[in-house]
Amino acid sequence: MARPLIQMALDSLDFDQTVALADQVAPYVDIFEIGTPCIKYNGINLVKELRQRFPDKLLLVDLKTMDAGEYEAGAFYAAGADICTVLGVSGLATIAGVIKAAKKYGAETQIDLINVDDKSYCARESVKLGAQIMGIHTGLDAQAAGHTPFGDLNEIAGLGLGVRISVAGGIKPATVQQVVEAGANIIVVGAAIYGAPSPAEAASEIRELVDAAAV
Ligand SMILES: O=C(CO)[C@H](O)[C@H](O)COP(=O)(O)O
Repeated sequence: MARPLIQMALDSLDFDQTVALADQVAPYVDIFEIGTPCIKYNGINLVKELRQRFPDKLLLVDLKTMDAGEYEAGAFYAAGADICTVLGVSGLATIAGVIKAAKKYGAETQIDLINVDDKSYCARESVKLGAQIMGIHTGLDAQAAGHTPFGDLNEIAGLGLGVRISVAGGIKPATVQQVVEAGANIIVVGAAIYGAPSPAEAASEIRELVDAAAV
């Protein structure tokens, strides 16, 4: 099995804390995600800062674009994003716009399937348009209501679409093996790392668990 990537969700609003957290966990993760509240609060300068500090990491900007796909995402790809997210619920025209912007910069597009009713249809159509990553995502509010991403992950992995699958939504050490075995290629972790007493130690533990589960 190819080594799954670990994505650190940087969900603080504070610019300096975000950079400091990225520094702490950098040895253990593959992708830095600038979370949606964080990018709304800090804007494109944070993309430029992380791009300059971490030239070897993948940088995902969690725009969750809902409209004006090409126009909105284009600026973030230009600033150094490797991946931008677009909401599946935005519709195929907006998704196509983000994919067009990504192609211009040799970058990638992730479809966030959060709150999409027919996830299989959305995933299939997005792949036809050229999306490279399907994002299975139980958001923070849905997590608080007791939901998990595992059922959706099994559904999308079962389609055999030939694209990478990212899973987010309260992933923690106890659930890493389950999501890797279910077919996730990108494991997104936020609170289980940034909420730990030592984020570096927590990230190191997740790295070990992901690598062990992928053998
Ligand atoms: O995109 C997000 C919220 O919309 C989060 O970044 C994602 O859910 C990962 O964080 P956590 O591991 O804390 O769930």
